[in-house]
Amino acid sequence: MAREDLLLEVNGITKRFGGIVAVENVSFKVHEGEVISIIGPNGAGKTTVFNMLTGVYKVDEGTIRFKGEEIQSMNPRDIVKKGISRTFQNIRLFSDMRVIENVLVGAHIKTKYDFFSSIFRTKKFKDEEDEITYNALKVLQEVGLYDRRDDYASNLPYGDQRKLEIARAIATGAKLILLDEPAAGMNPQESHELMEFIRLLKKQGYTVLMIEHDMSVVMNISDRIYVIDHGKPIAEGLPEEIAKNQKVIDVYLGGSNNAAKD
Ligand SMILES: Nc1ncnc2c1ncn2[C@@H]1O[C@H](COP(=O)(O)OP(=O)(O)OP(=O)(O)O)[C@@H](O)[C@H]1O
Repeated sequence: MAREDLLLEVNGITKRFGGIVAVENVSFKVHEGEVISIIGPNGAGKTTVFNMLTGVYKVDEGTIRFKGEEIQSMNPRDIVKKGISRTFQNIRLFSDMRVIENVLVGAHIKTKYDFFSSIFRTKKFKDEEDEITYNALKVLQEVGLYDRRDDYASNLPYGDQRKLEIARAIATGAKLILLDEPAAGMNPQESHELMEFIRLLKKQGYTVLMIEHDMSVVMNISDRIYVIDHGKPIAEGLPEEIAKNQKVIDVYLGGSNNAAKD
């Protein structure tokens, strides 16, 4: 029987690019409040999975259910509105905009006012804008960037820029946050702070699905881990199970996949 707190259920998704099968028959589940990691060597298909979850790529086969509803045919904007938001491998902030403005960009996906209201700045428009600004500031408070709200994004330290990206994802109202290599380019101190930050998100009720190469981050904060290699699922389990799984060790140690880098 399905657990009531099942948030995301991915069933047998496959994606082909011409002759390349980037992802083949991958299935996994995410429950509310979990931190789940997807790992695998370079080119394993992890980002392709994220692109299918967020509607950037259409699945060739399989289903993706979010809160019980099939979303694999929806467009990216509707998927964000349903409650799934993401960050990217390379930070994608508006660097010449202020911190608060970057968060507002995420928050605006929720606006309900029409074109007329925005042109004539009706009361409905102003009320909604006030509410959005209030919520954006609340998100900045949640992630610890409130005091830097008026700084330009480019002036933030690297770790805070990652946080700001996550803040923008949260400001959409999403409860499932997909993080694509959040620790990429971080030094050990920044990675440590990131782990604390992800634990904080979990405490605040967010669910996190993460692609990550930094094994100390993965092993320290994941509730469960899924491993894929050459597009196929090869293992799943608790961090301590994955750490001693022979198939996983072989893929990371022996592969022709540039795995040493990971
Ligand atoms: N748009 C695309 N067109 C053609 N091939 C693609 C496309 N996107 C991904 N691929 C291929 O699909 C495979 C999986 O790529 P993907 O980027 O999902 O791997 P990854 O696990 O995220 O890798 P990394 O850890 O290096 O980011 C690779 O062989 C890649 O070249």
